[in-house]
Formats: sequence, structure tokens, C-alpha cells
Amino acid sequence: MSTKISLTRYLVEQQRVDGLIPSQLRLLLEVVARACKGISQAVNKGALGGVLGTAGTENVQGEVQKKLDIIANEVLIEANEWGGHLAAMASEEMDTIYVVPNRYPQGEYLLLFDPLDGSSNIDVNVSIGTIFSVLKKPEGLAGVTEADFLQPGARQVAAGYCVYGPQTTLVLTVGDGVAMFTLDREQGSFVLTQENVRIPQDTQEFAINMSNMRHWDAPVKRYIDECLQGVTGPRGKDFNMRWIASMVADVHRILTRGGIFMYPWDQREPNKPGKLRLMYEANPMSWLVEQAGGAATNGRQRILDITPTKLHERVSVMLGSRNEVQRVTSYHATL
Ligand SMILES: O=P(O)(O)OC[C@H]1O[C@](O)(COP(=O)(O)O)[C@@H](O)[C@@H]1O
Ligand SMILES: [Mg+2]
Ligand SMILES: [Mg+2]
Repeated sequence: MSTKISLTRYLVEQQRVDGLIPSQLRLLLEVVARACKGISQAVNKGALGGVLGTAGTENVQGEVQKKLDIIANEVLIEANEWGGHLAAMASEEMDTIYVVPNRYPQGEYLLLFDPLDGSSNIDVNVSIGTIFSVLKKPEGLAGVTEADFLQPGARQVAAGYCVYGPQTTLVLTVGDGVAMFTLDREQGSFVLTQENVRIPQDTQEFAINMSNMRHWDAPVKRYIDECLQGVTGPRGKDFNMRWIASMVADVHRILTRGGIFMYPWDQREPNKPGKLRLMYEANPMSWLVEQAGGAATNGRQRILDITPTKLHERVSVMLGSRNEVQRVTSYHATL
């Protein structure tokens, strides 16, 4: 009989056997996973749990909040604030950082999250998720400020997401490849179901919101136009398209079978670099994709090399199968 490896055991091995993560980081990741289990339960109850619909409030980015956006945010904060691993947290749903109250022990890590990704899919029962990223608080100064969070994604010490779909799957990197864990609801634990996740270098599948086509920049238009020409066009092959409108679900597909995902800058709001959030969405997903052998750029630069200038910074995103990301990035250099 094969032994099932739980997330806890996997993390202990990463800590003890491989020396990859300190014990505080291991404990922090276990708490995040526990919070995701709680969110998964709320998601599963749906209309029975009264968790669908809007909350009647807006977040700092002017987006209407769904009840689950707020519930997921609270679950993550309540689970993490007292554990002693964290100095502060930042979330897509909060105006500014949440410093761990001084009645609790203070830790050395910073946790960032998109508590509920794919909010437009909650009420229609389509996959949604939680995306998280962990940074280390810069050493030296006492206390913690927003500036401590403004580190390039290359400095992440852990990143992952949990997708609440037909299965609840937690996907994680601590810088040693990507591992996937499926929630065993009977046991109440995440079980390792795939290690050494690899994204194929080539693909015939792209993910982009095609309704924005008329607003895109020339390099993105060229790339998609060439894909659409199929086997008789310059690419010499047919492409398929998928767009779930939950980044977690689109990225999960790409980690599973390859593909390219793009949410590029567009002309509707020319001063906004993109729709997606650098710190809560692009950085953790880019690191996961790179760790699985893929690539992630904003069209001009590796996403993980961008130094954020503000907490809720936006970014243009192109990630997935390496050869396709390199191709669309090269079009930006020439057009
Ligand atoms: O509705 P659009 O414009 O296609 O945008 C979809 C994108 O927006 C997002 O939903 C943003 O995430 P939130 O639900 O966390 O705001 C991404 O997950 C997704 O890729
Ligand atoms: Mg999101
Ligand atoms: Mg969100």
C-alpha cells in the first residue's frame, strides 16, 4: 500500500531533510493551508451557507466586494494573526497593511494575499481560489510599515494558491519546484498528489479576455492574430482558447497541461499598467510558473524583477509556456 504524504509531512521534510525552510515558515504555511480549508468549506456551502452575493461595500480599488471576498479575508487574518510567525499582512481587500497586534507574539514574515480570486465566478459556481505570497520582513528596524512590503517578487520565500473547484487543490513553492496537494475531505487534510510540476515549453492554447481585443497594444494584437490564423498562418498550427476569468483556475490549467495566460495593459485606462495586482496575483503566480519551468513577463521585463512602488500596484501579465511567453515578449521589443 502506498503511503499518502500529507502537506504537514511534506513541509516537515522540506524543513528537516532538505533544510529548505525554517520551522517558522513551515508553521506559517500550515496555518495558511488551514485557513484555505475553512474558506473551501464556506465556498462549498454556497447558497445554503448564505455566502453568495455582494456585501454592499467597495474595496480600496473601487471594486464591489462579494460576501466571500470579506469572509475569506477575515478567515486568513484570524487564522494567522496569533501564531507568532508574522509581522504583518496585506490583502487586495484591505486599504493598507494589517500589523499583527502587540498582544500577540511578533514574527519575521510578511503574508500577502488575494483572499478570493475570481469573485465574478462565485455566484455562478465556477472555480475560484485564494492566492498567497510570503516575504521576509527586512531586518533592522523595529515595527513594520508598508515600505517593508515593497520587495521584488524574486525575494518571495513561499508562494501558492488554493483553487476551490471540483477538487480543492493547494499548489505551493518554497523555491524547490512546485507541488500540488488535494484536499481529502474525509481525512480533513491536504495530500500530496503531484511533485515536480512541469509546464511544457510549447503550447497551442492561449487564455486572454478576447472582448478587450480592440483596446490592446500592437504586440499583443499581433501575437493573438497570428494564433488565430492557425495552421495556414505564420505559426503553422491551430490554437485553442480558454478564459475562465479566475486567474487561479487559468493558471492551474497552465501548470497542469501548459498554455499562455495574458492580461495585458490596454487603452481603456492608459495610466494603469494592467488589471492584475503585482503583489497579490502576479508575483506568486509568476514564481510558481517559473519554478515549473515556465516564464512570466509584463511584456518587457521579468515580473519577479519589478520593484513595487506601492502596495496595490497593478501590472500587465504574460505567463506560462516558456517559448510562447518569450515570443510575445520579443514582439514588445520590436513593435
Ligand atoms: O473579468 P475579466 O476582465 O476578464 O478579468 C478576469 C480577471 O480578474 C480577476 O478575477 C481578478 O481577481 P479578483 O476576483 O480577485 O478581483 C482574475 O482572477 C481574472 O483573471
Ligand atoms: Mg484576483
Ligand atoms: Mg480577489
